[in-house]
Amino acid sequence: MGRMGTGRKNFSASPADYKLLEEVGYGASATVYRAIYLPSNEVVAVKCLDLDRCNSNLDDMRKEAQTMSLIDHPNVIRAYCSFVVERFLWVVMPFMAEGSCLHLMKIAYPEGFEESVIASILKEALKALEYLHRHGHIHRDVKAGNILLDSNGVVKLGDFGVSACMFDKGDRQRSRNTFVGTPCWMAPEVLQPGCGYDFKADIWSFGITALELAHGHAPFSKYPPMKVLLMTIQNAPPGLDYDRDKRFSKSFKEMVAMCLVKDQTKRPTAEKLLKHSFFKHAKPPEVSVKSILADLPPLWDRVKALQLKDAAQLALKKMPSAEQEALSQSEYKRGVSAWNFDLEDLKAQASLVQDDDDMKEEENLKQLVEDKEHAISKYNLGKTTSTNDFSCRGSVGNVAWPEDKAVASTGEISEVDLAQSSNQEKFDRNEKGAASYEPVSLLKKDLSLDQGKPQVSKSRQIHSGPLVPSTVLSRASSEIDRASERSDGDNQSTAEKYKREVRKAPSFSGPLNLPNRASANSYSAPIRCSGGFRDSLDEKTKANVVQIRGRFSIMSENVDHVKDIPLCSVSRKSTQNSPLRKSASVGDWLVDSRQLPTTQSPKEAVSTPLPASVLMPHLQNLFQQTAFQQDLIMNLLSSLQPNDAADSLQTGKLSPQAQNIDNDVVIESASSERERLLLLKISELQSRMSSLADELTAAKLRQIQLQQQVNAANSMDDDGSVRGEKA
Ligand SMILES: Nc1ncnc2c1ncn2[C@@H]1O[C@H](COP(=O)(O)OP(=O)(O)OP(=O)(O)O)[C@@H](O)[C@H]1O
Repeated sequence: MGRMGTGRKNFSASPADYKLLEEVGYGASATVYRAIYLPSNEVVAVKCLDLDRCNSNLDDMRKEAQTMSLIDHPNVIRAYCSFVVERFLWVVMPFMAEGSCLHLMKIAYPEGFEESVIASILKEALKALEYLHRHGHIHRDVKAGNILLDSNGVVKLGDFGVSACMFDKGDRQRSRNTFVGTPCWMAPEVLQPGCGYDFKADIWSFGITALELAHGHAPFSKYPPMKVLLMTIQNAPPGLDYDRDKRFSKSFKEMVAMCLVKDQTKRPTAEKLLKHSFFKHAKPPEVSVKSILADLPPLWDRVKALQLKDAAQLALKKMPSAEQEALSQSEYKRGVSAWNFDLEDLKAQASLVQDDDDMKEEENLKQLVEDKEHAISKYNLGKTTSTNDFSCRGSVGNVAWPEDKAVASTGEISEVDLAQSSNQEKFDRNEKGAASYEPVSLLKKDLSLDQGKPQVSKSRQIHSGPLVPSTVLSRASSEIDRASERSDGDNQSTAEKYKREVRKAPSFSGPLNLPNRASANSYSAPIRCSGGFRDSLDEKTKANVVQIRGRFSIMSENVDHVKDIPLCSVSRKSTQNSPLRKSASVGDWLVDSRQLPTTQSPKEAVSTPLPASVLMPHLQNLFQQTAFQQDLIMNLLSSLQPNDAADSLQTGKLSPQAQNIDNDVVIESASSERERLLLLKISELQSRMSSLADELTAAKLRQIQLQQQVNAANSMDDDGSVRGEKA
């Protein structure tokens, strides 16, 4: 190990010569940093592999490092050099400013790329495979996460000779007894014990990667690892669907189908595949790939946003189980890279796997998590990274490390830490890939934010710099994210609208500005299914359900307090119609004054004659009240499902008036006590309304009588004056 690539760029094997900057990626066993090679001020990527998490020994790694030094192809990432720093292996390589295709999809193309882009990316990756196969290498980890993009559109296959060699000597010896991981990209022969596998395994993975780029996720990715494994072995190979994937060409579908043949001998070689018509017309990546990179924030901001997404996910999932999950995800990823599977173990575990139906509930939860994630992404990606974002790196000497490693194990920040932090530099971004620096002091309060995290001892920090192990929490969040990568793409149907919007918006912030599903459909939130919805509501919610139409409920706090219904919520239309007219919907329980015999007069009607000017406002008031109450009743009636009222009738709880309700309101059965009470209230109101109508009638009669009296008095006056005149 040490210097490699003689005759090309020279990089030293001294960690002091590298200044680690932002984290730009993370994998099963490694964290990748953007870094500056100080002697030449060149931007590079440094992958810090945690040797404790690898299954290989140093000898194996040394051999692989030599192999890596021989790699020389424009589409394969080669290591400039590698060296061990404590329990980490640092691998220095070219910095690919746009990161992996997986990250890009997660951030801006959750539904996958356009076919022309896919063709360009895949063609470059296939050239890399052809080169590797020609030189006797199997990549063994072909996937979107390992296809790296540069800002000028250059595509390179990464991770060759690093993680693969670290984890697997190629003999597929079993090194673990338990299957962990999701083998989405793995060829059936790799998953089956006793079958040999060769470079054709890469062709299968290549086909799966094609599907991944087309849909935004690998096939079967929503299933648990054990299930994926069995499905890969037992099911028909996945592919592009001729109906569902109409947007893709026949030639693309054919190419994928050629790769995903279970019989490895029938798969084409990379060389042959390159001649397929799908690749013949592929545009140069500098043209097509570059177009999808426009308007995106720098890679480190994207990674940060994804990490925040992880954090939100963790917070939602409650820590204890989340930590467990993170660890198990960590394990599965090791499994993925290791390609070590024991089918018997898998089958045993697969028997514990939930079936599709069981997973629906899980998917509902995932959807909720996604909704939150979108909101968080929207927030985080819509703004530029603050100074604090970059102040999270302390440094000792020339070696920098993340801030959370710079806090003493006691959780307190020592003077030394602060002194060290004064050397810290704030990263000032001019443009992607170009950097300038200015000193910035690290505030104590900033550091204190990390005090809750597991810490490492200071002595270790000084010696190991960035090589201190990631905290469980940070690793967990990264790894949970990887799990969510799979689930992200799975909710295609529910996220359809969101994804379409993402497509429409070339800008990075576009897709993230969309309202999340929960907020857009908040009424439907509590609804699980139309049948059992009501029962699923808590008592308080039930009490507020006014109307249930199909899958939607209309909630109102006001229904409980009829008198509190705001006037504006009541249609005033019927006020214009006389409430005393016969109403189609309330039957004939409202009395039209015109139908009343004018001879009928309440006792008090004539006892205290009042002037019309006094009586009229009172009468108008009564009219209004009645109209309002009528509207109210109509609202309540229309809010009842027909069967509710019928039930009330059957149970005899409706007043006689209510039983006269017009047949338009078909009544069947009330399903809850709450609704019965409501019906009772209605009947009370109806009674009240009836008596008000009586009062009104009486008042009208009285008015008429008064009018008659006034007329009589007037005529008497007239007679008197006439008589007077005559006299
Ligand atoms: N040279 C690079 N430039 C920019 N980003 C990189 C570079 N190498 C890797 N990355 C980013 O870091 C991520 C993790 O890197 P890598 O896949 O090599 O780690 P790993 O631990 O081997 O992961 P796994 O084993 O799960 O594939 C990549 O998906 C990519 O986003």
